[in-house]
Amino acid sequence: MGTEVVKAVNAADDLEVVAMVDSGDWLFDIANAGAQVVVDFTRPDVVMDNIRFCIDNNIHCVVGTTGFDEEKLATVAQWLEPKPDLGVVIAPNFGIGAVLLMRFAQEAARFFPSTEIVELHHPHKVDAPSGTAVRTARLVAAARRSAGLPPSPDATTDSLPGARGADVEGVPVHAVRLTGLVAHQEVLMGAAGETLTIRHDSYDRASFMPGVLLAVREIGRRPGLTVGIESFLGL
Ligand SMILES: NC(=O)C1=CN([C@@H]2O[C@H](COP(=O)(O)OP(=O)(O)OC[C@H]3O[C@@H](n4cnc5c(N)ncnc54)[C@H](OP(=O)(O)O)[C@@H]3O)[C@@H](O)[C@H]2O)C=CC1
Ligand SMILES: O=C(O)C1=N[C@H](C(=O)O)C[C@H](O)C1
Repeated sequence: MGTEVVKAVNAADDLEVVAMVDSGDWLFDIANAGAQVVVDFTRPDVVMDNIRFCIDNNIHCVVGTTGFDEEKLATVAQWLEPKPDLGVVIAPNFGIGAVLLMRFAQEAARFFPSTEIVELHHPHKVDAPSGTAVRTARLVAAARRSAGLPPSPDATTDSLPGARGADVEGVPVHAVRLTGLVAHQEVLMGAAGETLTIRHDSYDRASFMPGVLLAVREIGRRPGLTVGIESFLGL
């Protein structure tokens, strides 16, 4: 993703790459280069340190790295409190289609007693389930709660552990890792006699770039913590 972001920024007339940092590199290279915005696609176990560094050095952050729970998000929001002009956006998916999939799933959830999520990715993915699947499940679960839906009626028992997927706030999430895939997700919803399937496919990492560039351009005007790029898209 880092390579793809550098390509996209280099191709944009109004943006400039001033530093590139990989594991083992010195983070101060970013501050010394005068970076205004850092884009982080690294690893869940290092991203918090990177964000802390950027906030301490007054650099806005666009974060695509996954692995954020409510506690980590609250920590970032707290770090930002003494810096009222600084912005951090943390988005589990910068693909416009994936953002829309999440919104459509959230809208549809209250009409269906059953929802399950299947995410499918390339075999080198470091985390499972994907950040997008976890966020989708949480949005669906929240929509179900606000609509007063009871827990889904589907069997949760499995004869082999894991067969029914991971339980994210009552929504089963299944992760497929397969050579040939990039990033894909299906949300399956069921009611008596009908199903609705919402699917998104990223066939190329270029799919994430319009969202990343939008966030880079926008973050200077969005102080505080923003989760997801929905608001940048006017959703
Ligand atoms: N939000 C979105 O739209 C998307 C999010 N992602 C997420 O982005 C993350 C990265 O994905 P991907 O690019 O495929 O993963 P890769 O493993 O291909 O790349 C991660 C890179 O981060 C580097 N890195 C590791 N630690 C540090 C550090 N401390 N400082 C700087 N660089 C570091 C790694 O270097 P080295 O190899 O030397 O360790 C590697 O080059 C994942 O969490 C993934 O889920 C991915 C696609 C889209
Ligand atoms: O690692 C990936 O590839 C991706 N990660 C993000 C996630 O975990 O949701 C976004 C997209 O699915 C690609």
